Amino acid sequence: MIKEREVIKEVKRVVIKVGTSTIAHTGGLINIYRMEHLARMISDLKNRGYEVVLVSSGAIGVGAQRMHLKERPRDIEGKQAAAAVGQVVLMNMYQKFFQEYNYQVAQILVTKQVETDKFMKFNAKNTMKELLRNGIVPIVNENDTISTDEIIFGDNDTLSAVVASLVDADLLILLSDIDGLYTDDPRKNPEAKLMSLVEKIDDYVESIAKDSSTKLGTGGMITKIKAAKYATKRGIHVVLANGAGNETVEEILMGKEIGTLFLGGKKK
Ligand SMILES: Nc1ncnc2c1ncn2[C@@H]1O[C@H](COP(=O)(O)OP(=O)(O)O)[C@@H](O)[C@H]1O
Ligand SMILES: N[C@@H](CCC(=O)OP(=O)(O)O)C(=O)O
Repeated sequence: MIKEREVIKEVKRVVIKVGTSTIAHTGGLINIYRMEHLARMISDLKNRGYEVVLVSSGAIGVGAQRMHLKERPRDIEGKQAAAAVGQVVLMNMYQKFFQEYNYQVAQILVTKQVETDKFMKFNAKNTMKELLRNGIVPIVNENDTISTDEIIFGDNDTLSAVVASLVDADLLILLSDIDGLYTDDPRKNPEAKLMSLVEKIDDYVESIAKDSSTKLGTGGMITKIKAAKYATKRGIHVVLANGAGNETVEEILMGKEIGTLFLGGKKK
């Protein structure tokens, strides 16, 4: 094991963020195998003593499919309506899968105000910690129906970093459709190389992070780097990895060199 990964062995509280592309197929239908596996894997992590918060995207993509829309809506009302439909579908599936392993889920929908408004921050933090104390799995998403203008995160990467900070997580795992941070978007540049460790998010790291080149994702690598910067500044380690592998999270927690590790600074 490379020495930088040893910090992962101390981890107790983990926030796992799954992108739309991890839990849904291209057209927006749920990827049942992935979602079922996610529930099974998180349930086993809980049995092993980890505390886990799941941040799940997918409401808009899944909702758009349920509404028989030809593509993911671009206008605000369209996204909001699709999210309202899709969120129910997601939670219904999560509830079903977690129940198989005797775990109860809770839905937490937030806006950017959990970061900026001290009362909302206080309430969100207390609720999530109380749920964790009770062995429940909080599943967080943005409240897309009411989130516009200055109260919107707009992407769940940033939201997951804020959630990780609210619950004092030790580690944030961002599961995406790519193996980690590359020196350039590997979908466009076949020469791009995977970076296994980022000790500091500097101008170079920010310059190689590009937008999403898939139809499902929001923000691409740009928002993941922003999220990693937010979390690492607060002493939270971040691992970005591919959500398609079955043992990915377990291997990350064992300290294996999977994906990209962004080392957290000193806890504040
Ligand atoms: N430097 C980079 N390294 C890896 N992926 C990159 C990079 N720059 C841009 N990307 C793109 O970011 C995408 C992941 O972001 P996104 O589509 O928003 O996924 P998610 O739905 O998991 O949030 C990758 O599929 C890739 O095309
Ligand atoms: N709140 C939105 C998530 C937006 C988002 O960040 O999506 P993704 O890039 O797939 O993580 C939804 O549930 O569709």
